[in-house]
Amino acid sequence: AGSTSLSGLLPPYDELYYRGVRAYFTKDWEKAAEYIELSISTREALRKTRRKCHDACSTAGDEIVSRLDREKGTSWDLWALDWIQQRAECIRFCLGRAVTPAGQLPVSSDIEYEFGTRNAYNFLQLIYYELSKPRKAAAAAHTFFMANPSHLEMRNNIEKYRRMPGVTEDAFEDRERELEKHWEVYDAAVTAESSSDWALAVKRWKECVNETLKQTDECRAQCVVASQRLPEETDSTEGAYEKAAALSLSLLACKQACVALVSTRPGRISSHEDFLPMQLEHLHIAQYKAGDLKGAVQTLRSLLLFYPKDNETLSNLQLYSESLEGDTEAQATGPSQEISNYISRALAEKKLLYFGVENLDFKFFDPDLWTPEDIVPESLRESWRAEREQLIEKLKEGEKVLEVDDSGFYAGGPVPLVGVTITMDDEALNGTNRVVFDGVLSQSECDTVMQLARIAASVGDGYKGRRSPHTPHEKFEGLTVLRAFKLAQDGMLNQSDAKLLHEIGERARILIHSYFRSHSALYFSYTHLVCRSAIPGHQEGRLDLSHPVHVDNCILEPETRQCWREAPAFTHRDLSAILYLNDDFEGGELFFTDRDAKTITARVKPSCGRLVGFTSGPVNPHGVTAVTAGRRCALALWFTTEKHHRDMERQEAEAMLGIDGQKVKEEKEESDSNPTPARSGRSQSSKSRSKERERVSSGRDEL
Ligand SMILES: O=C(O)CCC(=O)C(=O)O
Ligand SMILES: [Fe+3]
Repeated sequence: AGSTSLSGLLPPYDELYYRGVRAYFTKDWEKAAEYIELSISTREALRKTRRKCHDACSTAGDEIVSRLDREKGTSWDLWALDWIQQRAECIRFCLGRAVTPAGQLPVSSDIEYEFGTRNAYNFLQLIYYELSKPRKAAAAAHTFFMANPSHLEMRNNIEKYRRMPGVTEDAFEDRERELEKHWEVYDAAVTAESSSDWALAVKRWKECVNETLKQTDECRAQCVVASQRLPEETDSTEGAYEKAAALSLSLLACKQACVALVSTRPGRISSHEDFLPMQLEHLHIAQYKAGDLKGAVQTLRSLLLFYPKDNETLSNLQLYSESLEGDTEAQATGPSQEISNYISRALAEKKLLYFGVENLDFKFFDPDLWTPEDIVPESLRESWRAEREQLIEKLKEGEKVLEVDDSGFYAGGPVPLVGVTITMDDEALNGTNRVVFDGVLSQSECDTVMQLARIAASVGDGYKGRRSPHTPHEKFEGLTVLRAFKLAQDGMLNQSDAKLLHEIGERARILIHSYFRSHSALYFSYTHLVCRSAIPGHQEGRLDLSHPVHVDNCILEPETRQCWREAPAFTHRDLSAILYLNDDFEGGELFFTDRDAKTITARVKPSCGRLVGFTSGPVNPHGVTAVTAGRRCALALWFTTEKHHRDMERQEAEAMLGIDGQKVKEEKEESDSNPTPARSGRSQSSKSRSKERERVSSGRDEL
């Protein structure tokens, strides 16, 4: 109700959202509540409509298929096209009655970010507080907190709402619960298990499996009805069949991606790997402990569909079967029908997708670890194997010239982010443990961060107007995440822009962690946004570098080819990454050299969204050529595997805004105080914050 426009059709929900946010900043609380609620309900209505149309059209055109069965040998290609047309017509008719054309368009990724992090509810809790509707404020605060559990300010707000008259425990409902129910059940299952209540654990794990399957279907249905983005490389010279294949592959890839989406908790970036088989693992143990051997056998048989040769599963099956002595019927229990349908569907989809990867240049990131080898075409496996062998060869070769990287990392792991491609690998970069990715940032993200750097520099930062520590011909400005957040708190920067600076660092960490196959956790050691600008009039006949050749974690002695792991080098840095933001300057190329610090082995030209990664040790000496015109900005990141060397400043920044960073922080003790909520003060510093607890705050300033 209330989510339709005058025509009775769903309007675009991003427009409604931004209208609400604008009203919020003019303190028009009534309007702000109305529009933000409207955008939430419209988005939900759109999702439901898509689901409904998916279901309504799931058999459209099927009579053609059955006719095809009867009339063999006819032009079945026409029948196939007819079938597609029937579905298309059904969906168009179904959607067209419910959604305006603009409402069907894919909305920007910005708005999806807002909803993904549940930021709408952060606005709402404050709005309802201002409107003296504490029960609604409590629900909004709780909903936000579920996806942002380390948001300390929201936790305080919740405590304050709890003490308000009229607010009872049932006010704290998770308004987005419907699509995340499997997490609730999951947590309940884990709890039952940890208190050894096996009967309950069985019940909960079964619910969890069913709920996960249900949410997966829900997610997949959206793929069929929402418009698919064509893979970017699809070029106009391709024929009709190739285009159709590209489209059908992206539809399948969208469905497969649901595995990762459903196994990612709200507010998180990484998914639980092997989510379904992992649940079955828990389930059979609970069944066994609860004495349901027949159930345990069935679960193991389901599990074997994922991992048919898993020794542990096979020996458990043996054990359970023996315990069921004589009960041949129970021993012969097959896998659950749902799981077996799930597996055959997944296998069929993966087969098509891998065919596309092998023959049609399609890019597909398989979300599953269990995918059997024989689904992957021999030629692909062959090229993976060759890569591995090459790597081993290289390592051996490297040994000869003493260029072996003993860092424990080795390049070539998967690239876990959609849209990111490897532009240069070890071979192209002529070295060991080096990589260049493209597509890490969109142009608008680069623009936002460039703008952030400009404003930060103009309001005066530690580096303002400073000459570069590396050359007198350039200016050098640096900005850390914490400083950006503080500037945002003081109203100098947009908070969402400062958050973006934080978020893209996390993106880089995920890529680097995965690609360099780090077996331990990877922590931020230091991150800053650095701009180097040519000082006009000081460029004539320059022979120096913007950044002299160096190694990041040791002191290079080119004469002896030694690298000393000692201060002032940052010896605990393990992996280095630089995420570039622009290319409108002259010079400023990153280059790698041999240990002599002279022989250039590879060059990288910065551009928006390009990420260079390499191990920080002696195999990777590098420098930057002079920036002779314009301004070159990049986010420089260093990572460490040693937890105690992690960047505490970044954590302070995260705590300050309640951003969910890496799960290493210890929650701070909080002191209680009198609950008299008011709108968030703008200039709270993180230190005064712990004393200033009496306010209900949004932790945000602007969109
Ligand atoms: O900005 C770059 O491309 C490299 C910077 C660098 O190597 C460093 O800061 O250690
Ligand atoms: Fe460096």
